[in-house]
Amino acid sequence: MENVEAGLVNFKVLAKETRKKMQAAARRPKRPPRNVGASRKGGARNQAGPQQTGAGVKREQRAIPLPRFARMLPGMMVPDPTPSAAPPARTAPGEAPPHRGLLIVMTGASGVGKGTLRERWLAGQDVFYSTSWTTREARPSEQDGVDYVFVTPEVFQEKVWENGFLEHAQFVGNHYGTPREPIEAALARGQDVVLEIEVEGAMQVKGRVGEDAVLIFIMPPSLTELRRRLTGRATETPERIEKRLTRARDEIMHAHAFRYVVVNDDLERAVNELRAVQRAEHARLRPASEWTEEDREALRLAETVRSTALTREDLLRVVEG
Ligand SMILES: Nc1nc2c(ncn2[C@@H]2O[C@H](COP(=O)(O)OP(=O)(O)O)[C@@H](O)[C@H]2O)c(=O)[nH]1
Ligand SMILES: Nc1ncnc2c1ncn2[C@@H]1O[C@H](COP(=O)(O)OP(=O)(O)O)[C@@H](O)[C@H]1O
Repeated sequence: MENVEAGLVNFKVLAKETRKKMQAAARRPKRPPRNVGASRKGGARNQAGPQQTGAGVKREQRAIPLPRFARMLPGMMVPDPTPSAAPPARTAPGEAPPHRGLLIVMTGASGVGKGTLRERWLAGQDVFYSTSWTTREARPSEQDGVDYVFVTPEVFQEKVWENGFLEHAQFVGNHYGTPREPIEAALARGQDVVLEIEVEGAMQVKGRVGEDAVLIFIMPPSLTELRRRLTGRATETPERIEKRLTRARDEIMHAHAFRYVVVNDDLERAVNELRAVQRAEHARLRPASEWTEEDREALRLAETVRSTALTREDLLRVVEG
């Protein structure tokens, strides 16, 4: 219990420090524009590079300004929209514009199974999966520009100065960030966008986008099981696993900050719940008179995984289990 309380305080300090850094960055004079990727191997390719969708389809992204989304991000420095750079239209001239896609944020502790769930959930769907930037070393199985855009701390910082991230956070010694522009382009095309990010970054998205973002926390059955998964995945040293577990305690105690909590004990059940949440959130954007029986079923299932269904005691059982 004491550990949990101490963890909560640490997390708040962490979040406060990031907020301060962001405010300081916002006050700092803007740097002259530069080709930020030029200083690293493959950087230029990655910035305009392919983005992976859930269906495994690669799609070229165009860098465009963010007129509408920008208005949803109070307090952020956003470049002026240029009328000439409209997002690519999916509709013919004269047709009604497509609905904006949903911004879905999947968060939760490292090793809880976010990547595993996301692959199954999004398989075959035309969804835009946001490829993050990170300063961490690539693992042997990872591909630059696909799993992450791997950059140096200097290149990452340049992107922060340019206000190029929707959110960014430090996680166990490395920086991670969601590039802003490809997301706005995908939403404007009417595609759902999925972010798979840690809790502090998810809170930043919530703070900026509010109710327009669908926030889903993935919960491990217990910390013991989380340790087993991290150890079984064999991507981290024992020391780094311990750091991730310490962070996981804090993250789990923040689960109520998110609209939904999906427990990843049984993969199939968890994937069904994620599909239900996505369907239910789409249904909510339409009048009830248009809902199908499948929509109603999804709405019922989604209701059962609302974070409000969990008590603080439930969370304590997970971190102490
Ligand atoms: N805030 C934020 N977190 C991210 C981003 N990309 C990945 N993460 C999270 O950073 C944490 C560490 O990621 P990683 O080193 O790849 O470890 P893994 O997720 O355990 O494989 C995970 O919780 C990721 O979900 C991002 O763009 N922003
Ligand atoms: N429901 C589950 N039951 C058992 N193992 C799981 C489950 N979900 C994921 N895993 C395993 O846990 C490990 C971590 O999963 P991963 O998707 O890499 O997590 P994250 O992306 O959250 O860091 C992987 O080895 C994965 O196969």
